[in-house]
Amino acid sequence: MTDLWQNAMDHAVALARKAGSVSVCLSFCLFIGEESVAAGEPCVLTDNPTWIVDPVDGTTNFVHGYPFVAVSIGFAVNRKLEFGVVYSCIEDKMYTARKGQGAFCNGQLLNVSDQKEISQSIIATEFGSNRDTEVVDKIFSSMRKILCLPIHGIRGVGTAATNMCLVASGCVEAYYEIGIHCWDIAAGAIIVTEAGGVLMDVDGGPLDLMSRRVVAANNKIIAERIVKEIDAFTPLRDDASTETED
Ligand SMILES: O=P(O)(O)O[C@H]1[C@H](O)[C@@H](O)[C@H](O)[C@@H](O)[C@@H]1O
Ligand SMILES: [Mg+2]
Repeated sequence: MTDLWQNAMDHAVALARKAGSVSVCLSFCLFIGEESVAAGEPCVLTDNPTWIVDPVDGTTNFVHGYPFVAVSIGFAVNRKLEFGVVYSCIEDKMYTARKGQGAFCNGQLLNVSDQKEISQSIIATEFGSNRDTEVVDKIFSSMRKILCLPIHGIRGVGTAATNMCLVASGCVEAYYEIGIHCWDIAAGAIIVTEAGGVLMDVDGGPLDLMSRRVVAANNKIIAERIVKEIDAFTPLRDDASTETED
């Protein structure tokens, strides 16, 4: 019998290696990756061309055999995303977006939902991995307030990258989370905007890739409505220990 998980892992490894080898060819490129940062490499976004990579987004899912796992590869120049690729391995869905050229899933053009009524919307979010009771209370409080607006429902597939692709596909109106990292959302961010969606911080300001807070939505009306209900908190920034002057 085919080993589904081995296939998924082989895909993830092949994609990550490919990104790595291109990065080596283009030696001026910098690299931010979940594993490299865990190994002590810097996590700093400069104006230099930079790969922002999560080889396995949905690690807990992967460990438990919960079938949503993605490879997430973003590429930024001058701190702006140029392209993003999210491969949802088990679903065999390849999401791609190049700045100014639209977003696609397996070659099909993506468009966000045109829903403007929060009461008719599905919102994606996650419980996250922080088990600090104050943080958990804020997460539950935000979910409770959003659910009781009311909305149609709350969903979450356990990977930020895939949740963002679901916004881009029009399956959910919005996704928000506090506590994610830049490698979880970089590729998904450009996929959402190229599908016609919007990005912002959980306080309604501009998205800051390093702040570990994100709202991705089909439009500003839905995004701003959610923002009003979120009990925001401020995790330690991704670039906290590596901030530079530029
Ligand atoms: O699976 P990873 O790469 O660790 O990222 C997930 C994170 O661990 C979870 O806490 C979040 O809720 C997910 O949205 C991330 O995708
Ligand atoms: Mg991740």
